[in-house]
Amino acid sequence: MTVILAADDFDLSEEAPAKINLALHVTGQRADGYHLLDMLVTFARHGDRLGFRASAHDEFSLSGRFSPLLAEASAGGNLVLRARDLLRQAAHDAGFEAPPVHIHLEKNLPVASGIGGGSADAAATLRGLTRLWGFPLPADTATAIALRLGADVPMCLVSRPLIARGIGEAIELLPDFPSFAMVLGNPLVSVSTPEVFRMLTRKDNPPFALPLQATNNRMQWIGTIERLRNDLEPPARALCNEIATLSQLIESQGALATRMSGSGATCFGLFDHLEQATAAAAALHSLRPDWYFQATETIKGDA
Ligand SMILES: C[C@](O)(CO)[C@H](O)COP(=O)(O)OP(=O)(O)OC[C@H]1O[C@@H](n2ccc(N)nc2=O)[C@H](O)[C@@H]1O
Ligand SMILES: Nc1ncnc2c1ncn2[C@@H]1O[C@H](COP(=O)(O)OP(=O)(O)OP(=O)(O)O)[C@@H](O)[C@H]1O
Repeated sequence: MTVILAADDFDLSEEAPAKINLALHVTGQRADGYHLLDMLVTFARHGDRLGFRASAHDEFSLSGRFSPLLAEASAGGNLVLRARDLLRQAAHDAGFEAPPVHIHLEKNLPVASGIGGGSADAAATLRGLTRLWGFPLPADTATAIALRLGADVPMCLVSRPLIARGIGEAIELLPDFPSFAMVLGNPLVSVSTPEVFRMLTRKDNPPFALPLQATNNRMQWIGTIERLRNDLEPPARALCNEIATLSQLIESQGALATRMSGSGATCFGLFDHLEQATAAAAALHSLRPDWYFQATETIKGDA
């Protein structure tokens, strides 16, 4: 009999919340080709979950709706294992033990979907293993390891509302930022991040007009979000026809604001209350049962 594991079966568990780019302005490009971005980011209560326990040898197991896809998609190595290996090396370099571990990943988020699932998993691995190994990871080493894993990993380490600049490493927390009810939608077509960046025709768009307001008022923030953009949305729409339909469908459910996250194809709709978001997700699911819809709430700045 095959036993299906879940993160809760483990001694220690970590959430890997979905990252939502409420706005993303491409403001320039570095000499190494990476793009300079201004990002307004929050995190959903919905996400992947990871479990950790000491083991006689290193093990990795998967469960969850999107685990079959991940097994074939991450031929370059799962980000969870790359995070484990980099952290172990840093622990050894600092004279700490980093014994074998069994890591379990509950993959609830669609893969290559603009909500940073792999980055969230990598960040949760760094948080979980520092706890399991009792390794006091210095903040600058954590950021350096995170950036080696991906531009989104430093912000996923924080997993709180924030503004990120540079390629994602310059982080400013937003302690007043409110929670939003949200619907996430994805047409289950994966969109390649490098390809979306390559399709950009303009790389010197206006940055955020700062300061963004320090308020906990939801409607004021929605006004601000609507004045901002996701500069990756036009190239992603050109690569993936479904994004336009998805965005219209979410909007038609009465969302207060609708936009694509990251490099797509996931789009989000903001709602007043979780009940409205839940009803919208159910209606969307009956319209497109073959797509992914999830109602959730986002994490507050001072949570
Ligand atoms: C689009 C965002 O998701 C917004 O949060 C991120 O900027 C992308 O973060 P990520 O998925 O962690 O990206 P990485 O794995 O570091 O980069 C994937 C590829 O995207 C392109 N890339 C990524 C980030 C960035 N600021 N400029 C880029 O041009 C590069 O071609 C890079 O090789
Ligand atoms: N644990 C993981 N979860 C998801 N993808 C992973 C993981 N490990 C490796 N990958 C690889 O990373 C790629 C990007 O996956 P991810 O789901 O993080 O993309 P994304 O949501 O578009 O991220 P971003 O918003 O940061 O651009 C996938 O195509 C997959 O091959």
